[in-house]
Amino acid sequence: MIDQQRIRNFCIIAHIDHGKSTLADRILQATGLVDDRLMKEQYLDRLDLERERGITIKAQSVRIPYKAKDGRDYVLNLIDTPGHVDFSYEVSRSLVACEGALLVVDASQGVEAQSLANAYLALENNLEIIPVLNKIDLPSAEPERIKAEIEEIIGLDCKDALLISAKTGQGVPEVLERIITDLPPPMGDTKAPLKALIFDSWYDTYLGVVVLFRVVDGRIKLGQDILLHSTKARFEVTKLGVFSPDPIALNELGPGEVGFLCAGIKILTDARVGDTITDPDNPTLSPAPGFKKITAMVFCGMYPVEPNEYGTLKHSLEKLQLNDAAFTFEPETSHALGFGFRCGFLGLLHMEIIQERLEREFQARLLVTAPSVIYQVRTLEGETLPVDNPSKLPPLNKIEHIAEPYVHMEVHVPNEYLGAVLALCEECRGTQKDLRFLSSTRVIVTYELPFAEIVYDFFDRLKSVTRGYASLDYEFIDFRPSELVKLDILINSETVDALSIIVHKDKAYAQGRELASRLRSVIPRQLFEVVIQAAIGQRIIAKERVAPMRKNVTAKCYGGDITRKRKLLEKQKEGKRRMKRMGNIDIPQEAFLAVLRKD
Ligand SMILES: Nc1nc2c(ncn2[C@@H]2O[C@H](COP(=O)(O)OP(=O)(O)OP(=O)(O)O)[C@@H](O)[C@H]2O)c(=O)[nH]1
Repeated sequence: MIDQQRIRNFCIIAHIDHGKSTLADRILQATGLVDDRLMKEQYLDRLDLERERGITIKAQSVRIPYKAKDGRDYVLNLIDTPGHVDFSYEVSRSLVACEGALLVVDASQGVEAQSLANAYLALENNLEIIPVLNKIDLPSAEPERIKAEIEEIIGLDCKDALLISAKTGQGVPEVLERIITDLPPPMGDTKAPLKALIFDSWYDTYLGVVVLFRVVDGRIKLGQDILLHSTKARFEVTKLGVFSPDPIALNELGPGEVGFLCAGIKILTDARVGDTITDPDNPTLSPAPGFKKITAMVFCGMYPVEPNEYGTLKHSLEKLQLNDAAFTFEPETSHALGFGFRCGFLGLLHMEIIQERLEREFQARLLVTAPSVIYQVRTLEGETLPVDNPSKLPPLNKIEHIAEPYVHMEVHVPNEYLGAVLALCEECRGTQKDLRFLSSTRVIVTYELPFAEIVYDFFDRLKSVTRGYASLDYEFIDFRPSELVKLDILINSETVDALSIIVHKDKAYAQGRELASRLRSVIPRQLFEVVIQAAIGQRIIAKERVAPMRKNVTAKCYGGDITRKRKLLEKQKEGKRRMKRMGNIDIPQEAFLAVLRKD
């Protein structure tokens, strides 16, 4: 067991791309934990996919032995946290394991939406915060101005803020010293009953569920029985240890220590993040309150391209879910697409990542329908039904009202783009709540707006109207009744259920016309005419035609160049992969996502 005075538990919080992962890498190198030669960029990002996208998804903790300038040996526990809005729940779960946080702010960019949101989360959890200005190697860095900005916006004293370059390593040794001098050590009670908090858990094919925890009070020993507070389930600790960064087995961990355990836990929901681990024979009297349940807010259908791949897809989804408690799925049937799954995500990025992992790690060939938010439908009989699939909306004559999720959104933007941001938010049915000037050049605007409006392409549009200079943070507030209607798409007079969307009444006509015209451009010509119609109830609001094809694509190759013919056929086969035959029409994947594309 380690003397608590020698432990420092900290995390790094930052806006996306401000350099959190790079700093974590430099810390591992500066302390000699990871050999320079073995240092892959962003060591802490476990998945290849994360590395490619440069986004940290899974929090991971590392124990770092460190000899400080005072000559003493310390143990630093670094808990890496993700920076994207979709994953802010992972930030809050990792904060409870720490006494302090490094707030990394890009010295050329300044305070952005998630710098603020994450700093507030840390303050709410009583964490000590050390401001760190990163990227001072850049000629555009303005540390003095950014210090003033942090003081003004977040209210942190920046007199002693650290100036570093995570890229070159400049200032990183000072960061380590300040962790020792400025962050408080843990203050657990060694003699109290065992109380440990779960802040992450995942499924490992060989080990079963692996639990990451922080001991608050008491001790945890290898071989002992543990009780999980919320489920009252009992397990025996079969493996205990720390990641440093590779796993090191230990017999005991005491207050303030961060480690992992395995205990024959079969399913992830038995080791919920936020739950308290205690001793069944001497349980703690003060279990942690736990976390609010994370609920999926964005849904889409995922269907195998080939019906016989249904079983494989189900298996892959189950595997992915083992490691991602926020991802949900259940079987659904579509008239158009056959048997598939309705999948739930935290946000669009989360959805894209899952989709990519399915394709890359599981070689799944998928047809994905347009994302939809979840609605609450109040029926005339007084029932409230959750509806996550537009095609499942009850008939209009049975509905009293439809409520949709609203979010509270903060956008940080330079003054010159303010007008464009306001126009965009208004167009997205937003209500302005606040407008604050951060300085003479930057503004924070606060809006409440329907989540559905930002699900499709809000991020891209915001980026384009502000040339990438805006940042945002949002959180769900509540469900509010709106005048919503279902927009159906008919192809040769048949409704294609997988193409239905729910839209606001005032936008329905424009969206119907746009969608029909986009579908016309993505549905390939067939041997016969294809008629695309958009309808609200019985009313047809838009109509487009795809003219019939005249020639067989390969006809003119007969007897000619065989390689060319083969190439053409291969190309066609490739095209078919993502097609779904509906009646006698081939509908490509792009058609199902046509609603997303705003050219
Ligand atoms: N010039 C310069 N570039 C840096 C510095 N630190 C990080 N970068 C670069 O900034 C980009 C973002 O850095 P990351 O460490 O991935 O940022 P992050 O905050 O961890 O991002 P997420 O993990 O996606 O939240 C990368 O291209 C880094 O190479 C620095 O000190 N100077």
